[in-house]
Amino acid sequence: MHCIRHVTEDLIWIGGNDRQHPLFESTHPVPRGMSFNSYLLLDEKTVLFDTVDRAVQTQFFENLEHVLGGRKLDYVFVHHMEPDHAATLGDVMLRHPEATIVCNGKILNMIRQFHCTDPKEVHLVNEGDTITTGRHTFTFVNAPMVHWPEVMVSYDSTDKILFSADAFGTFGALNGVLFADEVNFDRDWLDDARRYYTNIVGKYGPQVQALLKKAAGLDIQMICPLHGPVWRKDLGYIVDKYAKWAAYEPEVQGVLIAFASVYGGTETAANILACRLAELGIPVEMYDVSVTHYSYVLSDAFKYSHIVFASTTYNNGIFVSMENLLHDIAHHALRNRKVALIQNGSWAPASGKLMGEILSGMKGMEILEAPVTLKSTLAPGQDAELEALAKVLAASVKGEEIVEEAPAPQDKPKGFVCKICGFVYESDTLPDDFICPICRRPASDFEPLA
Ligand SMILES: Cc1cc2nc3c(=O)[nH]c(=O)nc-3n(C[C@H](O)[C@H](O)[C@H](O)COP(=O)(O)O)c2cc1C
Repeated sequence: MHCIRHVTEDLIWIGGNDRQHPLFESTHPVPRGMSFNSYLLLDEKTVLFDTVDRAVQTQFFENLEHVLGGRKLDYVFVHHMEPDHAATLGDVMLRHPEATIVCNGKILNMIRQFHCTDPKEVHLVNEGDTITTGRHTFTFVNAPMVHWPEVMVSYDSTDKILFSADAFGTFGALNGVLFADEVNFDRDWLDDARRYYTNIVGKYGPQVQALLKKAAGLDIQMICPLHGPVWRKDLGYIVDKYAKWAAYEPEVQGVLIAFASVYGGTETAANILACRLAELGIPVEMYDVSVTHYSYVLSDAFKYSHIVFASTTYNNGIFVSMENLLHDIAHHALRNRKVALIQNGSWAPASGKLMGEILSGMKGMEILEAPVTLKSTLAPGQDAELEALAKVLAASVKGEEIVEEAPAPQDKPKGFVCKICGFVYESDTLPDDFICPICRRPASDFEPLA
């Protein structure tokens, strides 16, 4: 049985939702499921916009054949060859050999690689080329590395729709919803949209900015992505988020604390730091990185302006879950964050230095302070170091100058030191006949303490 929704009168969503696979791309947990969007246009010519993942192929083909209603499939616009969109393209070509595949040269190469066949009919398009299907005219725009090199998007200048491939996508099954304005996106979807962007496309900020620049020249009234809801209202909201994410600009001035701890010593320090920050009015998010999947922590590393990494030392290295996280953050090219470190070790704490080395290979990562070092647990009085770190972080979050408290004036030590052996005679005066009890030198070999 078909399960479809109309995007417009002649454009129909014919994708599917998967809630069975716990991981997207064998990596990212998707507890809210995943949608694989495909659209069919019924113009004078029929146009299929991408296909779907194998997970939802049965539903997709029922939808496709139902909406075609016996009509010939004229065109398949292939925007992106990743198998979550193109796995069923081979089957579409077998069922509809009459369809012309519309794509660029890089996409054609990948069709050959993935499907070991050449489409019967291909129409290659370059940047700016157009195709008219009757009432609608489409323009093709290349979007390399958003998120693979072959990606292109298409723009329907008739209904002002951008078919945006992976851009503006999100994790999460649609649950009957089609449009972002049918849900409370900011409350219920934004976190997954950010996690999708940062983990899937986050590395390619400059390329996303290039696409946003091209898109800015178009009158876009609707965005049809390949995952997640369609945008037909308040497009500025999601475009602004993308502009921020692509520029690696934080959304929240606050502190993300990511810690790895075996016995709890590092965790206690992280908790104390969080308390001091909260008391100073600073927004704090906190994760045990051994428990929370790194995709969530990476996402919040993009969200927050300041990050504290706290890790136990493990075999002269960084604890494994923290090391993985830091490499993942580095691979996603996050930049321009202010960072502080807490290291722990029972005999030779080394995780601080090593975490710093990974961070130093990243652009614009500023380490605010020398690492706070714990030897197994916080030593008595060491909570003062965490309080001081909280003050430094809070001042930085608020953009304030740290005012160093002037050290309390100390009484000058009174006494005389032997220039020969260093013996100190504590008194306001030194008797003329004084003899050093250590080296037996006279008072003339003494000088006042500095
Ligand atoms: C397998 C293993 C390897 C460790 N390797 C080191 C090490 O190389 N250097 C060190 O100083 N401590 C090492 N430690 C000790 C921990 O770093 C230390 O006990 C630390 O205080 C644990 O912090 P936590 O309470 O936050 O887990 C190791 C601990 C374990 C379990």
